[in-house]
Amino acid sequence: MTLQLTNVTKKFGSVAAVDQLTIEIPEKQIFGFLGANGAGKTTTFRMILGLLDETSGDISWDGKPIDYSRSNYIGYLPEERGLYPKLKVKDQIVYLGRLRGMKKNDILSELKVWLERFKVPDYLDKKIEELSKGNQQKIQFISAVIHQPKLLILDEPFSGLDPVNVEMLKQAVVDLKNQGTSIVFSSHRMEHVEELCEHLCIMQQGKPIVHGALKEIKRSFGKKNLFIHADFDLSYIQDVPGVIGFKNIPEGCKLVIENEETSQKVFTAIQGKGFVRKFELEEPSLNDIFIEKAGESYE
Ligand SMILES: Nc1ncnc2c1ncn2[C@@H]1O[C@H](COP(=O)(O)OP(=O)(O)OP(=O)(O)O)[C@@H](O)[C@H]1O
Repeated sequence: MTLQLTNVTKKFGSVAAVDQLTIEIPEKQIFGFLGANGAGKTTTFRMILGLLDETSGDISWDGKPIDYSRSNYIGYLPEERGLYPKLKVKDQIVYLGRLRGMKKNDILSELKVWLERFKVPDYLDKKIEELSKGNQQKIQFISAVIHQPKLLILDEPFSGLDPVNVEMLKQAVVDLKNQGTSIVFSSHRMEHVEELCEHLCIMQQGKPIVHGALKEIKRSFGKKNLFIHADFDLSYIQDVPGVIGFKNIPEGCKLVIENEETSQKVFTAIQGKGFVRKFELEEPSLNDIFIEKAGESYE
């Protein structure tokens, strides 16, 4: 059940918020949407959810248009958090679960499992407004997943959370994936996407500038980073053919090299010159790839 967007464009007046976006979101995986403010992530989500009509293009799931009358198969965590402050947690979640066709008892037992898991088991009777921002976000997350959706769309799920809660939510996302949910999430943070996603899309001004499987994107990029920690001056390595970037760091240097073979040449060049503490070849980071493709730093 692949989610397919084909040449999807959304214009607000003359501005294309999303411009000819063609992506495939494979099932039972985590797909990451990256991009700066205003890149078009939320607009894309709203079109997938049927909250906005695309100006042109086509969105399908499992080869067919999405049937929004069967709202129980999609879950959505919006960027603007939207819980009712005066409602108790259980009333809020029961209300939303009922809208998705669940029975009250099933909702409550599922909710208890989630509250336990998120280490807030005594929140059932608390009003939303009594909770911290991070804990409200946990409740909002529960409201998006209580009905075990097949497709889960999370807009900035980790923003505003402390590191412990980020890890808790990440683990919940991974578990949902393992249980068979297809998950799409947006983030400003490259490292979240790098850690969680098999596939991703980096948007810039409505256009996808990098798109595909993370492993493949990194592999096909070619260039690698090489870190060397040594007790002697390494600046002469800049002249080794295939070295295209050189930066001194306190312990040694960081190189950008054209390909893996270059690391062999660098290795030969430093042999016998002194004590080497570290020689490490690394895949490029998503940020490296973004800088190259977009011509500017993202983070
Ligand atoms: N309802 C609207 N009317 C007019 N312009 C809009 C509307 N919604 C979004 N836009 C514009 O479309 C562009 C994309 O916005 P969008 O909210 O999709 O970006 P985003 O990637 O989600 O950004 P952020 O990370 O800040 O949430 C922006 O230039 C925004 O100003």
